[in-house]
Amino acid sequence: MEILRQLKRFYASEKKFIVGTILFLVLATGIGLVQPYLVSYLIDSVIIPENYELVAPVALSVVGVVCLKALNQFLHGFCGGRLGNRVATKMRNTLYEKLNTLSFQYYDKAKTGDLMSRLTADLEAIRNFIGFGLAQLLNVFFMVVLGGTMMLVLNWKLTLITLLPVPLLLFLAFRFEGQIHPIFRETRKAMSNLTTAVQENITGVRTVKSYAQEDFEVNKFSERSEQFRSNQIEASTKWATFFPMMETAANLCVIVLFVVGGIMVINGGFSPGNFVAFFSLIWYIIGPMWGLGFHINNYTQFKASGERVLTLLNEPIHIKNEGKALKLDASSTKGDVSFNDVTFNYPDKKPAIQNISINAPAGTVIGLLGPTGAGKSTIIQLLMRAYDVKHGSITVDGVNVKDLDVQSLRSIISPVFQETFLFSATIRDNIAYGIANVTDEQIVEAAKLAKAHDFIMEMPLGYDTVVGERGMGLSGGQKQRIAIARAFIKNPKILILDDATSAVDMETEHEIQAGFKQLMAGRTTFIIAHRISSLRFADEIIVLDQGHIVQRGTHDQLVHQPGPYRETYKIQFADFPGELEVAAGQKE
Ligand SMILES: Nc1ncnc2c1ncn2[C@@H]1O[C@H](COP(=O)(O)OP(=O)(O)OP(=O)(O)O)[C@@H](O)[C@H]1O
Repeated sequence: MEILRQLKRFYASEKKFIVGTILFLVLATGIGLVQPYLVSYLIDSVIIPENYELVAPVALSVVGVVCLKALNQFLHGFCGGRLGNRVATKMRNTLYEKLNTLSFQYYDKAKTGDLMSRLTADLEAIRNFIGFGLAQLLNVFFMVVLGGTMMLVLNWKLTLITLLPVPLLLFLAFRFEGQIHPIFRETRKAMSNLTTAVQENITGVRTVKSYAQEDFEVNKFSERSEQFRSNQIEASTKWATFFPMMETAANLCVIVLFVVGGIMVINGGFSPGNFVAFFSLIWYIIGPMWGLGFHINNYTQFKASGERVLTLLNEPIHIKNEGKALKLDASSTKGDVSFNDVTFNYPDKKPAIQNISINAPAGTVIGLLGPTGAGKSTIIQLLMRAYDVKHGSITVDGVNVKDLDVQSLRSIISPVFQETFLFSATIRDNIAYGIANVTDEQIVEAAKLAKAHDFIMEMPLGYDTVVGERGMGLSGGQKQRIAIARAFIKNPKILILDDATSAVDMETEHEIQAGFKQLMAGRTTFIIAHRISSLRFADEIIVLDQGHIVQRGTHDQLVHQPGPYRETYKIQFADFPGELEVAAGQKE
């Protein structure tokens, strides 16, 4: 019930449907209890005394009772359906919102398949229980109390004797729930492992195929499928073991009633009509207990799913606005960026960058160079506040990024990453992503600057071409050019080019860089590149190694100093002196 309490905010506003679904079910049950009385009356007051003229009115009463019961059952279903769906929709939207507010740190470890199964299978279990299971569980108590009272009124001694096996039934039902809950929890986990395998396989299908790992993937899936199967089998074995035991315990009540009640009727201490009514009423008690297994199953699934959904909902948000966060006004922001003695490490890892100080006045270009893993991307991630620094500070226009409204900070930054993500949408929508009221002219202009216009126009549908998931159907270089056009459209104060031209050939890189010059004008720019030609014109080039700044200065200064920059320069240009000239030409 703790889970139910924690989920209260999702159903608290649905009081009328909660009351409706419970009330109509209870009414249906209550009306159903009239039936045994009518049967008892039919036998004792109509059939035995041969008052056949009463048959029609009694039969009509039965029809009335049945119709009324059906109406209440319909209303119970109506309210339950509304309730379950409204709660599930609210939860689905809240979960999705939560997924969007969770920080980069969460996604470093998150599994897509697992998250998908929380938003689908788990929500379904919650919808079922809140919509119907809860009302049915409460109805069990109602049936037992009302049915029991009626039996006690008819014959309290017979009632007590008949219900002797009930504690055994209850014991079995609770034992069943205790044993099946962990199995359901494991089943849910196994299900999410399965979805993760499918999702990863589809996302990484090119890698799988290029490495001819289809068999390996199929085996991996089979193992997970096997785990799911064995969890399901374990659950059905428990089910198969406990249900006959519960059925036997329930039938013990019937046997006791037949023996003791039968003797009482023979001895004249109990009327045949009351005996038949008693027989119907006993099912009002043992029936729900019998069904208790099903309801418990429903509840247990809900509990396991609720736990998983709540874990996600309670996940801490690492990056959020603190106190009165300052909203940056894009029009008045200059774009001065400063890193002041920044040290940062990812959770449970050694520092990725140490004692980094960078001063980038508005409009300057900072180049970041260094071997893989040196910490270049980390510097950029920290500027975007993907993570918070552990030591030192980062400021934009003199304000610590921690004091800035996260969304407004990110709205003035435009990153172009090494890997471009394109949505399953038209090229037009991909370029205009996140920006309202963009004209077609602006989109074309941005695409031209990013050298994307020509290849877009070669496609049959031009800007209306829908690119597949993750931009399939486009080459790496084409995707990158769309991402660059996206950055142009955003008109940022701070531009980040994280290996942005890595996927295009040198000639296109030179062409794009001409566009970059226009894009960079008046914006603070951080360029991460492995090619010196991409950042040689920067106002300051920072050379990193293992998280430390090992060299800094302009290209002309660095190229004349012994050190990693000159070594890289020599390697990259020794064989292609012509390239150097072309690159140098970009500066003018
Ligand atoms: N999300 C992350 N979680 C944990 N560790 C990370 C994460 N991202 C980077 N690292 C680690 O931090 C260090 C710096 O990585 P970073 O990506 O900043 O290097 P880089 O210079 O940009 O490399 P590359 O040129 O290959 O992109 C590396 O040791 C890397 O393993």
